[in-house]
Amino acid sequence: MSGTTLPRPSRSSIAPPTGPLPSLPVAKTRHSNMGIAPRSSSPSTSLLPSPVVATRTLSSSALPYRYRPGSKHANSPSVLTLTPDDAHGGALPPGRTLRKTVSIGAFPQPPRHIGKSSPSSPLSSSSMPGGDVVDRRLSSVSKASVPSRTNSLKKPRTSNVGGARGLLPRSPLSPPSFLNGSADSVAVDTSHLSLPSPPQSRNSSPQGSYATSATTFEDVGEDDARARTENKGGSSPLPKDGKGNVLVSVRVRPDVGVMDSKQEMEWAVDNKHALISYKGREGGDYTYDNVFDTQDNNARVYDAAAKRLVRRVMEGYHGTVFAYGMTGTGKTFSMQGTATNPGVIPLAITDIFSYIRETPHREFLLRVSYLEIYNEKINDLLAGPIAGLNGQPGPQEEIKLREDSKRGVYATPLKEEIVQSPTQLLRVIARGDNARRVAGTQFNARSSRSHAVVQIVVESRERAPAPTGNLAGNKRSAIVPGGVRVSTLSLIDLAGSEKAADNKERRTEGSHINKSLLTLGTVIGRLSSDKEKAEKDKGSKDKHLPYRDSKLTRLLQPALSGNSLVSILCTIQIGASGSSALANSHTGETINTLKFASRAKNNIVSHAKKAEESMGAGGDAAGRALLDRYRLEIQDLKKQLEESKGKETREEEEEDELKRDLEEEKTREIADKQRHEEQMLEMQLARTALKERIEHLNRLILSSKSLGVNNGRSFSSMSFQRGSVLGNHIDMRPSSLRSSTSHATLEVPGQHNSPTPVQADGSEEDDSVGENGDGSASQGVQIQSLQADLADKNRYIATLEKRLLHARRSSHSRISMTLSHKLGGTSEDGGLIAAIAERDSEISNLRAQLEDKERMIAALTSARKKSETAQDVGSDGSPSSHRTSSYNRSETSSVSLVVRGPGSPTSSKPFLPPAGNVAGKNIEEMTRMLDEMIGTRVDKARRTSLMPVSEGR
Ligand SMILES: Nc1ncnc2c1ncn2[C@@H]1O[C@H](COP(=O)(O)OP(=O)(O)OP(=O)(O)O)[C@@H](O)[C@H]1O
Repeated sequence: MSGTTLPRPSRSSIAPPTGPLPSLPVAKTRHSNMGIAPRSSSPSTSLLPSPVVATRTLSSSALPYRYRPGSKHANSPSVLTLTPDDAHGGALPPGRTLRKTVSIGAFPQPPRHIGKSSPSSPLSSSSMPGGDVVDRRLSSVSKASVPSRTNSLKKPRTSNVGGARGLLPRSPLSPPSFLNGSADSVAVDTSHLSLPSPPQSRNSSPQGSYATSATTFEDVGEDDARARTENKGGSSPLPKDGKGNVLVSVRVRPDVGVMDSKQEMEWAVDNKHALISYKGREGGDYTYDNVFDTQDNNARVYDAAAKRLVRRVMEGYHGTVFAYGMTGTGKTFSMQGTATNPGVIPLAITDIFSYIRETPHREFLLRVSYLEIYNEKINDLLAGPIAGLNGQPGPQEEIKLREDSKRGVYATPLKEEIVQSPTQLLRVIARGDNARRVAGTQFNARSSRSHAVVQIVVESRERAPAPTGNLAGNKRSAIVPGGVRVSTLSLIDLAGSEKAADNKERRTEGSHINKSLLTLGTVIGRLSSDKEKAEKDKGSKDKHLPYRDSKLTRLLQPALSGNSLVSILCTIQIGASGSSALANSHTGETINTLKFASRAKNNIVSHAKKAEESMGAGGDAAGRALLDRYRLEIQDLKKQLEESKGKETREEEEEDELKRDLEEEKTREIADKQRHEEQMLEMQLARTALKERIEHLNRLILSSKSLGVNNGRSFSSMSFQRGSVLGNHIDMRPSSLRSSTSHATLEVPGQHNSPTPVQADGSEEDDSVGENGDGSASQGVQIQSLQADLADKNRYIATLEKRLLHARRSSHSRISMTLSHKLGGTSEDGGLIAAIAERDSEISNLRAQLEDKERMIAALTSARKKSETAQDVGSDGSPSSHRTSSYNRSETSSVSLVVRGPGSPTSSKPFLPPAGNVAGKNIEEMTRMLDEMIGTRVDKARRTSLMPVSEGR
């Protein structure tokens, strides 16, 4: 219990808590206190099955962090730690409830017994089994007949080491109550009233209604409705006027010392009947909604005095709990508690989160603020130190109290923290506690020098169904159904009234404290007269309530003026550790406190209503409702997210499309390139073929020319020489053909016919004539050369045919490819087709030429045969006869020699030798015609073949 630091949680503080909750640290420590002894059984308790309450004890392992040493109650030995063994020798009597050891963290479990009829707290319901209504304002007579735990105060002191001293039983002769002294009493069996609410009731409200004398309860909650249902046939658990919005309780602090017998005789505390009696001067009976004796722990105090109110706050009411009393009487102890005995604040926090868990159909937002009123100045306990000059903490911004119709009176600017878990909330409050002013006084080593106000704002709204479809739709649809309900729970630990202190600072503080408490008393006192006045003089505005005389009353104005459910816990101390002076002083203060409590009980009228649900984003309350703002913001952000997602998707799609386009273009480019390359190759092939053909045709042209050139010379020389030398020798050898053949043969690759050297001086004639000396050899040579020429042309034709085939194939593939890409042909394709057609016609021409040549060869062969025959005849007769017969034969044979050709119109005419040198002329004519024919065809072929080449270029 003496740790000095809070161990850091291993996880982020933002994360929801998973472990047990930390205990609420208390900012003050009192060393002077003695522990409260376990309640020992007494004859009265054995007769009356009053509850044995074992105070919750926490194993240190269950605590997330050690209780702070600085805490006010950290080392308090006065914690009541009754165990079943202590109380009953190890066995719990039947019907008694044991409060188990429990940590705060164990509290927020969903209730399992909601709706079950658990035993009502005596303080929470005036209903009795059987429907009896209890009027707690018991007369002294009736009280005498009621077994009371008052008797327990007379228990032997030996069992009360350092604890509460037994109080004197209330005298049956004691005067009537200060407030309700003459109240009628109903003798009832109140034994069940002493049952505390069972542990499982921690998360539900086991309480029925409670009644005070001057309150109206305007909205009956679930518990009340349930209580009514359960009491059908009996009297209503609620008074007809529905009282119960203001609850006043008195708690008696155990005395540290031993009470003297006089004190014991003077005071009687009857917690069962919520009665405190004083038999001294100014004595009387004081009856309240709850009276807690020295043995009641914080849980019991909370259950009876605050639990229901907290639940109502969660349902939408404003609620205020405040502790009032003399210094050192246990206000802070009751509000904050200790690690093992958590007070109203931590227990309320636990219940708040339990309620949220129990209510799945609503969503909640909690924010908390923590302020203190110190010397009439408001400090924000959550703001943290403000950095000032030289590293010193600077002054805080002045916090003022403002008022508006919706929020009532509120402090501003005040830091509010949104909390999501009990741990977080407890930590925030612990932080505020640390900042609170505490100092040692005569009566309290760690006395609170300020009034401290924890405000928990609860925003709640019906949970919207899961959004379907259009998020971008109407904003209102995001927050339907219903609006946001905002309610506030104020938990106030007042500073204690005190006598003048020695220390000046304490005196100043004390005077502020006393002044504000006095104002509070005055306001509450006047509430009564105000009420009476209002009743007498309805509508009168002449009522002055000095709320503004102190910050405390100003802040409490909404609660005191009836807008809030109120629970006031007044703490008193009866004993004074044997000091009669102190005891006298205490008695005076105690009586003052009791009077204050009575006045409060009697005068405060609450007509608290459930906060209205604010709709929409407009208006003050809605402006305040963070739940709405956050929900709208969430919707906006979701919308933005969706939009950005849509945008992203669109961009991605566009990008994909672009990529696809690029890829397609790339593929197209590759295909185009391939096609182009193929075309180039084809063109190259075609060009090569055409070039070869041109070369070949050029060779042919050269041959024809050379034939033409040689023709005149050779033929003339040949014929004239032959004519002159041989006379009647018919030399039909076309020397041009021979020489042409020779040239052609030389130029055609692979042609290895023996070349005949051409001599410029015509000496070739010798060779040609010289074979046989009669021209027959020349004819043979002619035939040979023609045959060679023929073979040459045949080869050329074969080559052409091959190339043509290849060109056709490639052009077919190209045409089909072109057609697949484009409909309709191009001029280039047309040109190719035309070229093919031309080549075809060229081939057929060449074939025709070949046929002509074959015919010519046949004619020449027959001519040679005839000349041989003529020679045979000539050897027997005259040369003339030989020539004549030869002529005749040759004439006969020459009839079949028909030369056809486009360039020779006379080609169809019979080839007749002219008169005179017939044979020579005949050959000459034939050769000329042949030359013409070949020349014409070659020209034509060259023209047609050159065209695509030149076009291609
Ligand atoms: N019911 C109780 N049981 C045990 N100890 C108690 C009880 N009430 C008070 N005490 C002890 O009495 C001491 C003073 O109590 P506390 O500080 O709560 O008084 P206070 O009313 O807040 O005083 P102040 O007005 O000066 O702040 C503390 O040490 C606390 O532990």
